[in-house]
Amino acid sequence: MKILLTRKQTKAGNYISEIKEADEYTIVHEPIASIDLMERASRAFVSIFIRHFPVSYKKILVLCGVGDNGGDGLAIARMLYALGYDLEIYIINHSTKQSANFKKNLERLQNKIHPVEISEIDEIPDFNKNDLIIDAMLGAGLSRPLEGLIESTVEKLNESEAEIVAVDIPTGLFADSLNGDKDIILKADYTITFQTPKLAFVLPQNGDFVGNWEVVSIGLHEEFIGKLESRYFYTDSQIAEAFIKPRSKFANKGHFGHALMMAGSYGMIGAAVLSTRACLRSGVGKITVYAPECGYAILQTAIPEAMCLTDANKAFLETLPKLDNYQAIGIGCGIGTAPKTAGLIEEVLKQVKVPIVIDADALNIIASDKKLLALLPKGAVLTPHPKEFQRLIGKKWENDYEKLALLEDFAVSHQCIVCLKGAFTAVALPDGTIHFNSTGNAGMAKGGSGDVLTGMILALLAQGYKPEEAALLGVYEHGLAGDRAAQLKGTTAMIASDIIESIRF
Ligand SMILES: NC(=O)C1=CN([C@@H]2O[C@H](COP(=O)(O)OP(=O)(O)OC[C@H]3O[C@@H](n4cnc5c(N)ncnc54)[C@H](OP(=O)(O)O)[C@@H]3O)[C@@H](O)[C@H]2O)[C@@H](O)CC1
Ligand SMILES: Nc1ncnc2c1ncn2[C@@H]1O[C@H](COP(=O)(O)OP(=O)(O)O)[C@@H](O)[C@H]1O
Ligand SMILES: [K+]
Repeated sequence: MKILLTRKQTKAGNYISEIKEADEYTIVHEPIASIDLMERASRAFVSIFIRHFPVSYKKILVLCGVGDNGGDGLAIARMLYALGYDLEIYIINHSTKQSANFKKNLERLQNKIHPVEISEIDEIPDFNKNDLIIDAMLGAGLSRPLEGLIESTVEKLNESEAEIVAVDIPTGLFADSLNGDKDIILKADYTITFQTPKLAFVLPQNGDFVGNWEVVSIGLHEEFIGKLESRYFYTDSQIAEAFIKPRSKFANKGHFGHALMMAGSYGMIGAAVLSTRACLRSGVGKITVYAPECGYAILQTAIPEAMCLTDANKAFLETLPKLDNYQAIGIGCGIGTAPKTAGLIEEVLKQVKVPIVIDADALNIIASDKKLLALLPKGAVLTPHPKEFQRLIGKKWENDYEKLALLEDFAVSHQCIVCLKGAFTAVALPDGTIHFNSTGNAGMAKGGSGDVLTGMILALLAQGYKPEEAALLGVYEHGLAGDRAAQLKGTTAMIASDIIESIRF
């Protein structure tokens, strides 16, 4: 799914809102009146809301601004009232310019509910933990940091223990550009957003404001959205599953490639076990794991399905094996950073002729020597976590928007694929697009989860998936397996081996 922007710079240097454009195009070409589109959006919000919050749950306070986000709030309040919800409406008079749709929805209340108008700071009500707040103050139209009445309302909400559900975007959060350090932004527990995820929602720095979020379709014109030139995407099930190649009835193991996994060192043979097992669970025909000698008995016992080749060195990898017989290579999990291992990495980068996935200490070794960076093969898949990526680029970022710019820059200038891991792992492609992953959970924030990902991507590369596809699909399926593992074990208890056991293609 595309991530539409509220603030996109055109080639001429002006700013446009893709969301507004899609909105206006839909109004003209469906055609549908603007007020009816708002009605549809509000109904879509309500359909999700009632699944989470039953009628008798809590007293609801609907806080409305006077733009279209406020118009949504009024329509949502009318719909919930008709369903029997106990609610009050507050209108925060932050501006004298009420939008046309806001006015129309005010009329549609027909004196059934009487909104309370808030025009002064001392009129802001007290909020407490038994209140459920629907935040319809400001959404995509935020044009500057909060100030005055609306800022005070948000401050008071943030200090309260009230539960908060935001309509479209939490008030005060810019949808796709940087907020200032001192900006006051509403801390929502839940956000139901229209049509497309917002870029701000997938960035760690905004996690406290957006809470859990969900996208609801409001039927904006798909053909128009399809034509928009986007830089940011969200890998959902539809996109990921389209990559999966079915296995032919008459297939034999030769059709699915022979992978080489170079992994492990003394004390870190577990990383080799995890990555190799994950590779096997992801459809590879054959795998050979290349490990230092200390790993031999462990690997042969733990993974009878894998072949094992050992380096003469007992404790770490030192000598390059023959690379000729493999369709793809994985390198890095648990290999350590011994100087002799660094020599091996250099040789791999010079000699490799097949797709490669590079992880962990292999990335740290590359980061420590700029001449290795220059040897990165085009189309290589790199899987750094944020610290490893910082080492690769040799600098820290000030904020997540700068991080995205650096990520894009790295993938374009090295013509490689970078999977920057974390919640909503960002996969940057050589064409400069960034694809955020939709699966995964905090139970995966544990040692070994990354090794599983490397094994999965290696399996896909060996089977002939293009590096872009292997990265996007591997990251998606890894997160999905993590979600299944969390269902079985819970996020606290689950471990990397559970992710492997939950891989299901
Ligand atoms: N296509 C879609 O997705 C659809 C979107 N829909 C809905 O429309 C919403 C967008 O509505 P919108 O454009 O009217 O903007 P909105 O968020 O109400 O804010 C505008 C108001 O805020 C004001 N204002 C701005 N900054 C401020 C500040 N710092 N402090 C104080 N005031 C500030 C600004 O005032 P001004 O700048 O003129 O002074 C103006 O009055 C969107 O989020 C969704 O809910 C659906 O109904 C239908 C389909
Ligand atoms: N909060 C989270 N939500 C979703 N996925 C996560 C979260 N934290 C970590 N992960 C995933 O778990 C994996 C952790 O990888 P990594 O940091 O390399 O761990 P390790 O090196 O210990 O194996 C990554 O794929 C990452 O995307
Ligand atoms: K809002």
